Amino acid sequence: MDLIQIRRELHEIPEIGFQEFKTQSYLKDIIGRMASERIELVEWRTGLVVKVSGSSPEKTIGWRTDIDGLPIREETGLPFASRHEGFMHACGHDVHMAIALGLLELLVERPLNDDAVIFFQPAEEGPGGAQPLLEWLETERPDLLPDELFALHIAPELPVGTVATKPGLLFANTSELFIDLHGKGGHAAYPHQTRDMAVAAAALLMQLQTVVSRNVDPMDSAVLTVGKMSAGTVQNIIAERARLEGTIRTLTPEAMESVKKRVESLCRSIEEGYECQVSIDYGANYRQVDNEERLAESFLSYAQDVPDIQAVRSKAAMTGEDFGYFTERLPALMFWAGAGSGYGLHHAKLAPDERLLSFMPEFLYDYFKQR
Ligand SMILES: CC(=O)N[C@@H](CCC[C@H](N)C(=O)O)C(=O)O
Repeated sequence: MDLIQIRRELHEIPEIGFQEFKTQSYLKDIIGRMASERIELVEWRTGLVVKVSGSSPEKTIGWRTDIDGLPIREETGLPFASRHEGFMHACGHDVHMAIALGLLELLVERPLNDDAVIFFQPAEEGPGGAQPLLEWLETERPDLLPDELFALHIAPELPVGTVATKPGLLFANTSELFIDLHGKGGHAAYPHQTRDMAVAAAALLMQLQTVVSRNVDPMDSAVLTVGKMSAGTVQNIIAERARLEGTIRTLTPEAMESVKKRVESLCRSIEEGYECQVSIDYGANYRQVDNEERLAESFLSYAQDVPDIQAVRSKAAMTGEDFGYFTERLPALMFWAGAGSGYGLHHAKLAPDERLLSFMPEFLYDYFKQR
């Protein structure tokens, strides 16, 4: 299989969470070409679960890839840039899928003793596919639940050949944050007869900046980012509505609860001070990614002996991943895989180094084989 071509074809058709129809059909087509009695292919919503029977199984080893793209307008200028205007694989899930397909092909050609299962999971960027997938597995197909589960995420800031992870907390708890403000709009020339939601939203945005700096223990850590702000309709009408869209990141579930309480209290004070209604929607919430100690240590010690691989003990990051639902439920491990790019995750010019595809499936296969 030409994984570079596959990655590029997937790159051209990014789709957001639970809309991955073309992606699912593309993946089914590629997997269909691996025709083997060992494969069981199951559709789950817009994702797929593929089981490969081992030769004398004692356990099931799992691999998970995410499959969704982001609502970002691509600016790479690459010949295989997104054909879906306004959407892009800007988080590397195209690379993740190509690696998973490469691994699957190896598992089919050279079966392990153990069974293997690969999850092509939708909606990692939102609203979250891992939690409903787990619920479905537990209720409908417990036989497809692995005994241990692995996943990677590309790391553009690390050189190709680097694998980086740590025992315990790797990624943060996350909560999306959508705040809607509603007041009395009106003519731009009569502000005294209105309640301006552009001004109220601006005040709230500034007050939100104090949550991390003034309310979170300095020895702990958190992030509150508002990535999008919108208000009003035209230049000479005072805005009746405004909206802030953001995300909260914390290192513990308790810190998440206390940040949310503070956000709610600031919103109430805006309601009172600006005589308006403010509503909060927390959207998707992800559990922290907590790597199982034993898996993390065994992975790092295995990787450090593999030629051309640099195994690095990484720090925790404020990124989020719904893989955290898996780490909460099963012994599981996520690691960063260097993909050296001048632009980071979620950037319109992200261009991961495709050399990663030339060795990662084999590296994973060899790792699985000795487990
Ligand atoms: C690896 C990565 O970049 N993950 C995303 C997950 C997004 C979760 C959710 N939509 C949110 O914004 O809270 C990230 O932004 O860290």
